[in-house]
Amino acid sequence: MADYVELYRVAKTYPQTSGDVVIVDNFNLDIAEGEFVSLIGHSGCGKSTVLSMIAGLTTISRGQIVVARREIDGPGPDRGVVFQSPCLLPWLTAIDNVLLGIDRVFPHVPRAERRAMAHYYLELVGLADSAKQLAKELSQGMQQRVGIARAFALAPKMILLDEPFGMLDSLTRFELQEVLIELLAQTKATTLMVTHDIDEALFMSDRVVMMTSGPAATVGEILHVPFDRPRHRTAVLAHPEYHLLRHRMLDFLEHAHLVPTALKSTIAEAEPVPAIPVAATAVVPRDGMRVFPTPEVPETRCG
Ligand SMILES: Nc1ncnc2c1ncn2[C@@H]1O[C@H](COP(=O)(O)OP(=O)(O)OP(=O)(O)O)[C@@H](O)[C@H]1O
Repeated sequence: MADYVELYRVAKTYPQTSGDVVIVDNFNLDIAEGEFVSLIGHSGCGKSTVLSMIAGLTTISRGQIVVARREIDGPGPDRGVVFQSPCLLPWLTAIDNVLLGIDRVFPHVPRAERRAMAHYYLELVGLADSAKQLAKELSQGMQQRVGIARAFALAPKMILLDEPFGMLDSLTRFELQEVLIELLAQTKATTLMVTHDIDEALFMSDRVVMMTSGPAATVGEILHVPFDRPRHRTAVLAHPEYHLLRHRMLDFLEHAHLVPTALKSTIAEAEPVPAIPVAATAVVPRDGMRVFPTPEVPETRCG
């Protein structure tokens, strides 16, 4: 399958009084169309920074990020983002929170149709009966369902998930993982998820990208997850390779901080990555895909 996202020697530095701090460096990664990739690594290594750069919410310092054959120059409705905290407007209902994005991206669609779209996505995440409840009255899990509905309602080709279930209890987390898998099976959206949870990464992903620890964090190792889809939790847990993969990830994370900077550049230099050819003209949309103008989104993040 064709690559949907390409990161070529991406770096992020932040200026400090003592000089630039290199957070991420020489970060190379391709994500195929429809693929689910998880990003895992120690706290503070730069996972959210990578996700935020692909979302276009954080500028890159060096390198190139290409999405759907076009170099990105900011956020857009083609990339939906779900943060750990959904940041809903508490005084609005669930449906009005979902409508906020829909109204902005599809202003030409009749109001009744926009409402029907919002309701449809709330139904998909299991909140049809709570559509008219105020966001502040919803549980944390329900709020996150609204956040997921809000992201999918814009029909993005890519979903970026930044620890989407990090604030939830295990049962709600399992439920929402299933909801997400179902939505992705329907929409075929390409997905990048930042997580700290090894089991979540193995259950949901096609590949797991393990990052080295910072500063100058990069891709350390990539694990291919061989389980068939649709996946069932019990079958995945019973798979003969499950514990081997889990052990491999634990082993990597245990030693991630030991990867010295000199070795990191060796990892990055070992396989030279060819520069990404970017489409010179506008990309022709895939069959049936509607093209909408990119709305302006402020450079901010929450969660
Ligand atoms: N605006 C900023 N200015 C300076 N440093 C920043 C800024 N944003 C993030 N950082 C630093 O970049 C590093 C990586 O942060 P990031 O949030 O990407 O890590 P992470 O791996 O997602 O962490 P966690 O797993 O704890 O969420 C951290 O050391 C953080 O302090």
